[in-house]
Amino acid sequence: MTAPGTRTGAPAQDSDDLDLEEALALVRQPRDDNAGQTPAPEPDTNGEGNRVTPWHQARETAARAARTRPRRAPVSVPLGDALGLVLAAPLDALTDLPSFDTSAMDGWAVAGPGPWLVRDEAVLAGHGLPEPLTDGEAARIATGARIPADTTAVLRGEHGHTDTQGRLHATRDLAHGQDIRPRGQECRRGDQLLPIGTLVTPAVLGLAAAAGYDTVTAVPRPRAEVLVLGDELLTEGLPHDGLIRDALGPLLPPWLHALGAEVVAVRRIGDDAEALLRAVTSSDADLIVTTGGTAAGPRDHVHPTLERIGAELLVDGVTVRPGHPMLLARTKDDQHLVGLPGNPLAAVSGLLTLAEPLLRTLAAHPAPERYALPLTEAVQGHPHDTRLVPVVLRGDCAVPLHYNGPAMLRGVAAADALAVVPSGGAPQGAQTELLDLPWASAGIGVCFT
Ligand SMILES: Nc1nc2c(c(=O)[nH]1)N[C@H]1C(S)=C(S)[C@@H](COP(=O)(O)OP(=O)(O)OC[C@H]3O[C@@H](n4cnc5c(N)ncnc54)[C@H](O)[C@@H]3O)O[C@H]1N2
Ligand code: MOO
Repeated sequence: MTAPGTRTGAPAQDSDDLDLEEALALVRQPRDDNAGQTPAPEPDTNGEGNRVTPWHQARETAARAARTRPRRAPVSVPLGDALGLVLAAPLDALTDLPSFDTSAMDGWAVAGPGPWLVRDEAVLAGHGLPEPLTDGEAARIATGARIPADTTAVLRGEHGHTDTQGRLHATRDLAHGQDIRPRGQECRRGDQLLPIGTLVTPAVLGLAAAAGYDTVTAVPRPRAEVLVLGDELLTEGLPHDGLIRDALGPLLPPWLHALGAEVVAVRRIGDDAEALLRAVTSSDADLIVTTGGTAAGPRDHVHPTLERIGAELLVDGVTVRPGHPMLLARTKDDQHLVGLPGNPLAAVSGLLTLAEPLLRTLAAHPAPERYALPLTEAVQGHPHDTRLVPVVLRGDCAVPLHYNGPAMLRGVAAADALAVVPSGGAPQGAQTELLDLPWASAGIGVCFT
C-alpha cells in the first residue's frame, strides 16, 4: 500500500456524542475547536473493564482465529456453482488443447503449393474426421474445423480467389502450417494449468470447461448463520409505533455470500435470551453472525449467552467507530461467533473488521492488497479510535460521504469503499487506507449470484 495518511494534531469530539446535524457535518466541515488541547488518553477497556482491541489487530485476530481449526474437506463442485471458490486441487488438463489440429481461420485447407482444385464438400466445425487432402487439392474449411490429413496450410478466405476454371490461387505468400492450430498448442493432457489456491473466476470456469472439467475440486464455502436480535424490528411495511424495519436481515446474507460464505439460515430471535441460547447451541454453522444486543443494556443478550455456554471471547470491543462494541468469540472448536452491533453502519463496520478476515481464512481467499488514496476533503477523526468512513472513488482520489453516522446506511449505500481514518483525523490530501466494498472492487466479490 502507499504511505498512510498524516495525522492531524487536532483531536475531535466522538461522533457518537454529537447531535445528528453535527454528525452529518463532521466530514463536510472538520471541527478544529479542540485544536491545541491534549488528546484524551487512549482507553483500553470496554464498559465491562475488559481490554478492547486496536482495529488492525482485531482484523488480524479474526484472520488467525480460523487457522486454529482444520479446514473442511475439499468438495467437488459443478462449474455452475464454483464461481468465487478457491481451487483445492491443481487444475490439470484432462485433454490436449486444442484436442485436434484445427483451422484458425475461415478459408481453404490446402495441400502443397497452389493453384489447387477445390473439393465439393466443405469441412465444418463439430464434424467427424474429413477425408485426407491429396497434393494440389483444397477444401473449404471453417474456423475450428478439424484439419484434413496432409493439409499443409490454411488459406484465409480473403487471401484466395478462384479462376474461371475453378482453380484456387493465393493472393499472398502462404507459409507452411499457416493458420493451423496444432493439437496441444496450449497444453498437453496432464499439464498443470492452474495451481491449488487459485480463485475461481469466470475465466477459470471457461478454462476448466475447455480442458474437459464438469466439476472442480474446491474449498467449500464456510457456512454462516445469521441471528437477527431485537423486538423492535419489522420485516415489511413502514416503521410505526416505535418499530423500525430490519435493515440487516436483507443486507447481511448477500454481503456474507460475497465474502465467501454460504448463508444456511437467517433467524429472527427477538430479544429472547433463551431463544438466542437455543439458536447458538443448536447451530452447526462455521460462523454465527448476530446483530444487535452487543452493548450492556437490559436486553443485550449476546455477552450473557456467550458466558453461559463458556465461549472464549477473542475480541471484546474494538477501537473503531462506528461499531466499537463488536465482538468475536470461539463458541466451539470449529465454530466462531461474530457479534455485530445493532446500529446498521456499526454492523457493516463489524462485518468488515471481524467477519471478512475470518471468512477469508475459512474460504482460503487471498487477502486483498492494501492500498491508499488521497482524500479530497479533510475527515474529522475520533480522539483515540479508528474511524471507517464511506467514500466514493473518483479518479485517484477518495471523496468522503456525509451520511456516515452509526445508524445510517445512506452513505455506505452510495459508497465504493470505506476509508480507514486514523485517530486524530486525516487532512485533505492525506493518503488514506481504503477497504473496497464487494460491489465496487474489481475482485470476484462483484459476483453476488
Ligand atoms: N450506555 C451505552 N449505550 C450504548 C453504547 C455505550 O457504549 N454505552 N454504545 C452504543 C453503540 S456505539 C452501539 S453501536 C450500540 C450497540 O448496541 P447493540 O449492539 O446492543 O444493539 P441494539 O441496542 O440492539 O441496537 C442498537 C440500535 O440499532 C438498531 N438496530 C438493531 N438491529 C437492527 C436491525 N437489524 N436493523 C436496523 N436497525 C437495527 C436498534 O433499533 C437500535 O436503535 O449501543 C449504543 N448504546
Ligand atoms: O459507534 Mo456505535 O459503535 O454507534 O456504532
